[in-house]
Amino acid sequence: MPCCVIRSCSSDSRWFKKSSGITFHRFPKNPEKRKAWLEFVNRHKNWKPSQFSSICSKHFLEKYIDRTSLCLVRLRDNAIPTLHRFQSTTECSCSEMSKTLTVENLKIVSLDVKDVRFPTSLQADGSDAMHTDPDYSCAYVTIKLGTGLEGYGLTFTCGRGTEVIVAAVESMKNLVIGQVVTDIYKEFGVFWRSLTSESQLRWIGPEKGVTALATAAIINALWDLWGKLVNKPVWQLLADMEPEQLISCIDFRYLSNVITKEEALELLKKGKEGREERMNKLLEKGYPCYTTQAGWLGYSNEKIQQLAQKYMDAGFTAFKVKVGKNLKDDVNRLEYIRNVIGWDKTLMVDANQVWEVQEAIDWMKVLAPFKPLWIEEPTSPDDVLGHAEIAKALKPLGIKVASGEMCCNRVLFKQFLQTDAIQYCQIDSARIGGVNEILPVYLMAQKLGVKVVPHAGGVGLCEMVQHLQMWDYVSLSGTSEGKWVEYVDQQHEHFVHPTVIENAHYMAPRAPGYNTEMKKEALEGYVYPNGKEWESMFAKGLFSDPRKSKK
Ligand SMILES: C[C@H](O)[C@@H](O)[C@@H](O)[C@H](O)C(=O)O
Repeated sequence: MPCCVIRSCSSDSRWFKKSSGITFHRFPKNPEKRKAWLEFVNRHKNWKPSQFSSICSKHFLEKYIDRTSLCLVRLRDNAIPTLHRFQSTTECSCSEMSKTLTVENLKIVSLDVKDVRFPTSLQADGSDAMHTDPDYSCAYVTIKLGTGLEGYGLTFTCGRGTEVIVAAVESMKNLVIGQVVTDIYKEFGVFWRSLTSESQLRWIGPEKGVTALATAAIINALWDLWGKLVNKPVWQLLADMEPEQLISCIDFRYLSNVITKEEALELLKKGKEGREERMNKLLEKGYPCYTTQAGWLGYSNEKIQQLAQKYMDAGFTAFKVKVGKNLKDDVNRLEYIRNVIGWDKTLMVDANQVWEVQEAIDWMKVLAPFKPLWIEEPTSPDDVLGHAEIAKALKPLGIKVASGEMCCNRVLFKQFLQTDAIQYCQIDSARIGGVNEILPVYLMAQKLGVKVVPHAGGVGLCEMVQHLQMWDYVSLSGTSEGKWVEYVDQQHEHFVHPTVIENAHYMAPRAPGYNTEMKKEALEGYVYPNGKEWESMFAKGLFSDPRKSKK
């Protein structure tokens, strides 16, 4: 199965249907012609084409292509490739790609990672029963190509520990630097596995915890870069892919008892029906969201009431509230919020893993009169059977179970979905190993009929995850009925292309990439612990300076 040997071209016979008109042509045997082809390919001097090496028809003028035979497209004898040496016609139209690209400048020349923290604990923004004082933070990765083009990716953290992710990214650097990005994108699933299954590094995972978070930051940066190279927002890049190409981004290892590549391919092909209409609707109306901004646990009831009103006025119809610390307080809080939003709006509650299984059931029975749609993370994020037990017990009360923001990988997601342990699947754009590992979770959820309602309570999570849900809407599940993307109104001002919300809908991003680039001033201010803002907060005594406490 050939793929085109031109380095900036993504043509691969596995991704293109015959009807696409793209054909693949082997190197001529005639030494002179062969030399002309090799000059065009412009690989290093020892590179030799194998008997299967091919160049695709996109690189030949039409006059060189002989389409007279009904079953075979041939090249004419004098055919020499001359077109699009540095550009793939199906995908690359941005100014970056029209610069003269060589293998050298498509290489990844550097990978930088920063520890960026915001002092959200000062206002209890983002607080819940388990994470009582989070400082919204991230490990922020910048991947640079020889052209100078940069891709940005991040993984969300709560403050302390970000330095550990930074160290893990540093340990993975050598697996990334020096790679030619277009080679990565040709077999992205294979590259993904090379990061997550490195023979020594995998021991400290495997595929979970710190290494998975570090993988997510790197992978997210590569998707941002890909979007920029082809001049598309990531949701559209995904939505425009042929099913075969999308499948090539996925590592299906350990999933075949629930979904095979062939089944995934069928789902994606089916998902294409009605795609244009949905794309137009998305561009016009956006994708619905709910907000958690009125419901952080550290907020007073007055603040909750005031914020709930603010978001009601902005058109929100679904609200999530934190619970789980004290039952009496929870009853009080839910009363407050129902008073503002009324009973026709949707209410969700989230315990962030604080309960034992039976405790979750008992607690939720008391909160049931407030008609919550779901209880989120009632118990340990690893306890599949515990969630299933809770779901079964709460079903007669009309309360569903949601989880996923701390689900460690696709295999655990598989079990949650297989056992009906969750009725709402909360993928997180930075928790499992980035886009490539999230795609099969969407596919499994689609096959098993479970709604995906992404988690986004953290830095940059709204920016990224909107793309995935929009792709799902346009090209997989085809519906947003009864689904939302979470929206929290924090730290957006630090992004070059922040999310845009209108009438409680995420508007489809238009900028190329994954919306992950942070503003220069944000990095100058909040890189930890040397950023200007941090220096000033240490000086005011708001936080203790870790550099001093180490002495
Ligand atoms: C510490 C964080 O804010 C969490 O509370 C947050 O991600 C939350 O679980 C959510 O669902 O948004």
